[in-house]
This record gives sequence, C-alpha cells and structure tokens, in this order.
Amino acid sequence: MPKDRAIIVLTAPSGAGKTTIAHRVLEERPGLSFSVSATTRDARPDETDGEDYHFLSVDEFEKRINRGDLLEYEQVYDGLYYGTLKSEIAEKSKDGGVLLDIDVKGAVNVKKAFGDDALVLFVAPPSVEELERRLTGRGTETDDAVTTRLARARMELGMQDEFDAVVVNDDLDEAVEETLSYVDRFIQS
Ligand SMILES: Nc1ncnc2c1ncn2[C@@H]1O[C@H](COP(=O)(O)OP(=O)(O)OP(=O)(O)O)[C@@H](O)[C@H]1O
Ligand SMILES: Nc1nc2c(ncn2[C@@H]2O[C@H](COP(=O)(O)O)[C@@H](O)[C@H]2O)c(=O)[nH]1
Repeated sequence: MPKDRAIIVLTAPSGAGKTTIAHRVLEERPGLSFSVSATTRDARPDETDGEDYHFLSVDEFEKRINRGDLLEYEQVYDGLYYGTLKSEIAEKSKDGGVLLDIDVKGAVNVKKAFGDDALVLFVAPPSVEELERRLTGRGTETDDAVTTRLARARMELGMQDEFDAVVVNDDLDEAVEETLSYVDRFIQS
C-alpha cells in the first residue's frame, strides 16, 4: 500500500549531480513534487524564482527563520542561507510525495525529523577528480567557490554511510534508474 506521507531527499556534495538526477526523476514520476528551497544566493541565468528556488534577501530569510517557517536551514557556502520551507513539505508530502535536493547536514536533519517517512539517498561522484571536473565544467562558480565546495565535499563524502542508500552517479542513465528503483520501492512500502 502506498505511504500516507513520502519525503524523498537527494543529497550530495555540490557538483555530484543531484539536481540533474532530481529533474530526471521528476520527469519520470510526475506524481512527485519538488520542494522549492529558499536561498539568499543570486539566481543563475537558467534559474527561475519560485521554480528552482525562492530567492530571498537576507532580511526576508531571517524573518522566515524567526517566524518558524523553516523545517531546516544551513549557511552552506560563504554565509549564504539555504533552507526548506515547512509549507513546501506539508501538502506535497501527502499528495504523491515530495523530493528535496539539499545539502548533507540538512539531509541529516530531515531524516531526524521524519524517520521512516523519509528516504535519504546520497549521490556520490565516481571520484573527487570527476567532481572537480563537473563543478568547473558547470561554469557557475568562481575558482574560489569551486575550492570551497571541494573542501566541503571531502567532509561530506565521509558521511555517506549515514544515509539510507548511496547512488554512484557515474553513468547518468544508470544513476537515474537506480534512484527510481529506490523511490518506487519506498513509495510502495
Ligand atoms: N553522470 C554525469 N556525468 C557527467 N556529468 C554530469 C553527470 N551528472 C551531472 N553532470 C553534470 O555535472 C554538473 C553538476 O551537476 P548538478 O548541478 O546536477 O550537481 P549538484 O549536485 O546538484 O550541485 P549543487 O549542489 O551545486 O547544486 C552539471 O554540469 C551536470 O550537467
Ligand atoms: N540544507 C539545505 N541545503 C540546501 C537547500 N537547498 C539547496 N541546498 C544545498 O545547497 C548547496 C548549494 O546549492 P547551489 O544551488 O547554490 O549549487 C547544494 O548542496 C544544495 O543541495 C535547503 O533547503 N537546505
């Protein structure tokens, strides 16, 4: 029987490919909804406010924290805030399931909050060298930002055993298939 509430989290070091996998999973499973996070970073050229993120000022983000609107939040890189809005989870988790694309510490907090109602998949890059190639190739970060993200990645890779399963994103199609099989099993469990 399908679950009453389903929270699926893709977490990974920056650049491992979780957003790419998340988009493919949402295309393949249209019943799932995406949890649109709030952030204080600037939108990238291909990003849309309200679809990829809710882009907020620091002042607005801090007001939301003080109002208790956030399920979890982190200052992930360079003091930028990223967080999951409770309002994104409340209905979507009951209505076909919700997919979160969040950092590793946030994923630990979501698992603590939701226990068996949450499936947390760690997306691992095939190697740190490939992670660096992907981050550099994406062209969205400065060289300094790539260095910061890689330093954090080394710590995050050491935490992969804390999650429900690890999907190695080497061949993208295979990683998407593996993710879908975990998602389907979880939703039906
Ligand atoms: N299997 C793959 N093989 C080669 N390139 C890939 C693969 N998966 C993703 N990429 C590429 O790697 C880059 C990083 O992917 P993506 O933006 O999805 O990572 P991310 O984990 O969501 O990063 P962030 O946490 O910074 O948002 C993108 O340019 C994407 O096209
Ligand atoms: N703890 C949370 N982390 C989040 C959330 N939304 C996104 N993220 C993570 O931040 C980094 C950087 O993202 P980028 O889009 O600037 O490359 C990445 O690991 C995201 O997964 C959130 O709501 N909470």
